[in-house]
Amino acid sequence: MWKKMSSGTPVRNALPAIFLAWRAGAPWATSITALALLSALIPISMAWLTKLLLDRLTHGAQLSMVIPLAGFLAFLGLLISGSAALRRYCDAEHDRRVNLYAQDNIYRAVNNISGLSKFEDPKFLDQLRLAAQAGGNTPSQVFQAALGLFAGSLTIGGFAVSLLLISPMMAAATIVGAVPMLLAEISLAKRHAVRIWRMSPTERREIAYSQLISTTAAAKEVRLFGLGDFFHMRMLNERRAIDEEKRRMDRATLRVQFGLGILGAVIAGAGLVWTAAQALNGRLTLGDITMYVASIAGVQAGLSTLVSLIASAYQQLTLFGHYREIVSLPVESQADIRNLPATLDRIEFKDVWFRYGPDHPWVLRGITLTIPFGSSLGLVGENGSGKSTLVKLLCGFYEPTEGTILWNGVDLREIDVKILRSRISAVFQDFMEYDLSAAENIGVGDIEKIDDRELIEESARRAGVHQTLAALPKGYDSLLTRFFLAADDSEGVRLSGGQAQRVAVARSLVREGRDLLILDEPSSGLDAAAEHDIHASLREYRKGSTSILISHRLSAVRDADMLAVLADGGIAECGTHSELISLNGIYARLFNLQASGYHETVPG
Ligand SMILES: Nc1ncnc2c1ncn2[C@@H]1O[C@H](COP(=O)(O)OP(=O)(O)OP(=O)(O)O)[C@@H](O)[C@H]1O
Repeated sequence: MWKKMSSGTPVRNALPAIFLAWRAGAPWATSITALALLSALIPISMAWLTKLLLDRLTHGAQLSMVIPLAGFLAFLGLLISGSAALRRYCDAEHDRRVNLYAQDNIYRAVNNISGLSKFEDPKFLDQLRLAAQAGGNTPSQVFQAALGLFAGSLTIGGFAVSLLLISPMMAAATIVGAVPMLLAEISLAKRHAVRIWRMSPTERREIAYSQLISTTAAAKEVRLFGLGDFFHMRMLNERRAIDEEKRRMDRATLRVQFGLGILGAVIAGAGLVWTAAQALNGRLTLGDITMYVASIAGVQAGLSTLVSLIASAYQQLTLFGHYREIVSLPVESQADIRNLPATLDRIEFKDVWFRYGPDHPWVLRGITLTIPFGSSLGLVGENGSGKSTLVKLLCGFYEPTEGTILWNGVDLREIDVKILRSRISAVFQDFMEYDLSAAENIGVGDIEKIDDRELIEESARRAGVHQTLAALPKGYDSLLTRFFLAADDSEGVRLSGGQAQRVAVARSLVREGRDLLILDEPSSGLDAAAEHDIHASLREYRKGSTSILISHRLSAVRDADMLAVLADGGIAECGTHSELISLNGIYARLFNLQASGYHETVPG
């Protein structure tokens, strides 16, 4: 199931990654390139200077011929340590810029996803997590690897030529010895990338369990039901599974690298024996021997760095495919907006069938319904009968699987979702409580009016929450969160469930003058008096606009111009309250059931 990783081979991902690294911070990338070049050339220069120095010393050279060489060597030593420190600084700054650039691209792309189904797809969520990781790390790592490759090739090339001058056979053996090293490291890197993808669901489960243990949302139930140890154990089990997989990988890496180390030592050792024999025969000088030792160490170290650079870049590039897929997600709605008239005339459902996925059961089965402009529709039905699904289709969060929804005769699929949503206001059943101030919590209903305090307070008044908010320690500026502190270190406040629901209603009321108002259980958390007040207020507000009201409390929807009862995925009954009571069907039964709860015979 988790085998498929992402499109784009590592090699094809290399150029886009380097391009990203360059675009995100060109001046820093240039400085890093210059420093890499410098650090590539210094070691080989130092090796040659050391050989010259030793040869001069062994041939009894005068001090004046030795001092400049020694001075230059000291200067190069200084340069090497200075450039290393500067390189670390530049690398860190470049990393930050690449990270910011990549995160910006990822979350811009995520914001462009107009529907909800992607956020309910576990594979997409894994991909998003890995994309955020890879997008932040890969470009700078691949860029560094490319530089390392370039600089390393220069160093290796220089040492290899030196080695070639001393012994062509040893030069060939050292370089050929690096081939199995490269192949083995790339195979390890491939396995590592596959492991990261395969473990992603486990890692997300571990995060989910740890959040259940440590976040306020679950804290009450976890404590009351004594679930702490249960989730703790599950979290540890996931972590153990991840660790076991990592351990397997580390063992494989150890085996491969141990073998490669032996191969390198054999080649270097054989070379050393050979040079020592040559030196005894007088064919090589002491300088030649140090040059040989420096060259073989330089070539081997350079090759092994190069190989691990290639291998880790290969692994990163495999994961970088996720980043590329996310940032190149097509913008979902490109529809022509000319077809959408300024005023809403009617909304029609024509034989609408819907299921959440090919493997899911049908939720809506052939809904046909017309909502004329200015009317109110009450949706009624048992839990899971599809009421919320119907309004989610209307908001363009999902497309009907079959059939059409028409706004003034125009198929919703042809309307730009941004335009469509700008004509709708809604209170959802699972409304949000934002970690923002009270005023912002209401103002985000219409982001352009977030600073319009008069409108915000008026909406709060209509939703019956003005007095509550005004009485908070900092009034409307109080933070509605216990998740973090305000800028002045003061703590936020937490509203009750009903108060928070009223804030959500106020948020929808800030969106004045929209064509369609959707109220999905807007008063489920309110006390009876508050529910009565809020419905009176909403009725007033709804006048003149089209509205859809979902509620299990039939007293709240009975005044709607039309009531539709959903059952078995279809509309079982449709009509006004009195028509449906006369029909004596599902609605009448539910209504009488609720009404009987309020009739009590007082003994007497
Ligand atoms: N995101 C989703 N993915 C898969 N199935 C879903 C999703 N949301 C809802 N469903 C399923 O669709 C069906 C209808 O759900 P919906 O929320 O529309 O019902 P509802 O009438 O609003 O219920 P309630 O009165 O409980 O709010 C349910 O069987 C539910 O399991």
